[in-house]
Amino acid sequence: MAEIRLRSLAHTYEKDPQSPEDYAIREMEHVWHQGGAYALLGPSGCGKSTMLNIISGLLEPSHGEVIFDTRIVNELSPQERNIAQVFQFPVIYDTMTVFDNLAFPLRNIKTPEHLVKPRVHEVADILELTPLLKRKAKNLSADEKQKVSMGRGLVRDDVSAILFDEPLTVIDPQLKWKLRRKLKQIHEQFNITMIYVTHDQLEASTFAEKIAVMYEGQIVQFGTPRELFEKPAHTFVGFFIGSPGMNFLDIEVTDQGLRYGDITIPVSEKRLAAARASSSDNIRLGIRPEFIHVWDDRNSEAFEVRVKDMEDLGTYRIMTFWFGDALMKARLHEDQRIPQKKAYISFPEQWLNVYIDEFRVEVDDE
Ligand SMILES: Nc1ncnc2c1ncn2[C@@H]1O[C@H](COP(=O)(O)OP(=O)(O)OP(=O)(O)O)[C@@H](O)[C@H]1O
Repeated sequence: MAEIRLRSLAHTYEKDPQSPEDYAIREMEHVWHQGGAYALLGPSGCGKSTMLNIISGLLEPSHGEVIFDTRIVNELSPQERNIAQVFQFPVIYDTMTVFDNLAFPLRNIKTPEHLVKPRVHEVADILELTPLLKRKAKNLSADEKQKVSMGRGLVRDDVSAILFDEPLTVIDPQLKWKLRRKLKQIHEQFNITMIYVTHDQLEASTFAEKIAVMYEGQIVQFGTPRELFEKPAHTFVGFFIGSPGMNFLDIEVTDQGLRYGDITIPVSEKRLAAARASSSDNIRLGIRPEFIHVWDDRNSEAFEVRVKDMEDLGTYRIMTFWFGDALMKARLHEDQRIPQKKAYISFPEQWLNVYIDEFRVEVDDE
C-alpha cells in the first residue's frame, strides 16, 4: 500500500514537442494518498489512460518522477511496482477455470496454497462468482468475464494500489450500479488506494471520495463531488459536472461594475475588486442553473428576462431564457410557479463565481 506522488510529471508522445498542446500530460504535481478512493474523470483524449499507465509503469514519462511513499519508481517494472490494473476489456485466461484465474495473481507471487483458497473464495463471494468457480472462463458471458477480471485485480491485498481503467464499459447497465457498490465495499474493507478512471460523472461521484478532473492534460480540480459542484475551480469543471452545466457570462469590468453587454450585474466589493485586480480580458461569471433565483413576481432585485423554453423533467423543470444575448438555464422546483413569456431572476451572490483566464478566483465571503 502506498501514497503515490507525481512530481513535475509531464508526458508527450511527440518526438519534438513545441507547445503545451503537444503534451498528453502537462507538467503537474499530484498526490494520491494511501487508502483513498479516487476517480480520474475527464473527456476522451484528456490524458487519463496515459496517467494510469505512467503510474503502473506501462509507460515511462517524458519528464518528472513517480514516487511510491519515499521511493522513486520510474525505473521499476509494473510487477516490481506491485500495482493491480483492471482494464476496460476482460484480461483473463480462457482455458483456466474461474478459480484458477482468480488464484493466478496469488500463485504468481508464490502465495502458499492454503492461503490462496480462502482469499479466492472471499473475493468470489463479494463479486458473486462462487457458483462459477469451477467453470472454464471461455464459457462465461461478457459481464461474468469482466467480473473475473476485476476479481483478479482485487485478489491481492498487498498491492500498492488498484487502478481501474473504465472497468464497467462492457457491463450491462443494471449490473454496473451493483458492481460500483461492490467496489466501494471492497475499498472500505481492504483500505487499498484505488484510482478509477471514467468519463462518466455519475460513476465518478458514486465511487470516489475525491475526484480529479482532467482537461487537456491537466488536473484542473481535485475535490469532493460537492466541491466540484458548488465551487468548480475551472470553467471546464463547471461545464462538465452537473446537468445542465454551469452558465457563463463574458464580463467587462467598467467603472459602473461588472457588465454583460449593457447589463450591470450587482456583485460584492470583494468580487469586483478581484475582477479589477486582473489585467486579463478573459473574465467570466459562472452560476449553476440550480442556484439562479427565479422569482414569482417582478421586484427591484430581479432582472426581467425572456423565456425561450421550458423542459419538464418530472420532478423539476429547466427554463431556458435570454439574458441580453446570452442563453442561460435555470432549474425550477416541481411546485414553483411556471413563468410564461417573462421571468424574473437574480443571481444570489454566494453562488456567483468569478473566473479569470478560466480559473476560479477565491473570494472570501465572510
Ligand atoms: N500511443 C500513443 N501515441 C500517440 N499519441 C497517443 C498515444 N496514446 C494516447 N495518445 C494521445 O494522447 C492524448 C491523451 O490520450 P489518453 O488515451 O491518455 O486519453 P484518455 O483521457 O484516456 O482518452 P479515452 O477516454 O478516449 O481513453 C490524446 O491526444 C491521444 O490521442
